[in-house]
Amino acid sequence: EEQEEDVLRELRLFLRNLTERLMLDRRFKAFTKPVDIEEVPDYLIVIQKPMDLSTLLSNIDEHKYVTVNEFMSDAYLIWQNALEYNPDRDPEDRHIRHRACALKDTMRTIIRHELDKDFQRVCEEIRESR
Ligand SMILES: COC(=O)[C@H](Cc1ccco1)c1ccncc1
Repeated sequence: EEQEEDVLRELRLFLRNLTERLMLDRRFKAFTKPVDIEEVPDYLIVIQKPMDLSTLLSNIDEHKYVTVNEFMSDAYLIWQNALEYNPDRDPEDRHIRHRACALKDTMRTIIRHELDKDFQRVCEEIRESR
């Protein structure tokens, strides 16, 4: 009903604000757009489900997420894919992995500090009712 749509609208506002703040952080520049397949032709062979911050933003606007956990499942792909595709000891791989971990930790900290637990529970109830 209308009250449920008000809750989901507020969730989308929170997730958009979170995602846009991450896109502004220079550490996370490599995660803002899909990996360029022309530049990295084997990327889709190694990585089954690519994900990036601009795609998260599109998904939010397409009402893909009813709960924070659904959003975090896609957001974690950014971190997991970076670790999987860049596993070596060389500095470039270590750099992107460190930034991927910082992205994950920053996202989790913002959610823990800024999203009300009762609000999250209401979103879960809406998901279970559909
Ligand atoms: C999320 O971004 C990536 O996984 C690419 C993979 C990549 C390899 C070569 C070009 O791009 C990346 C970008 C910048 N620095 C390291 C790796």
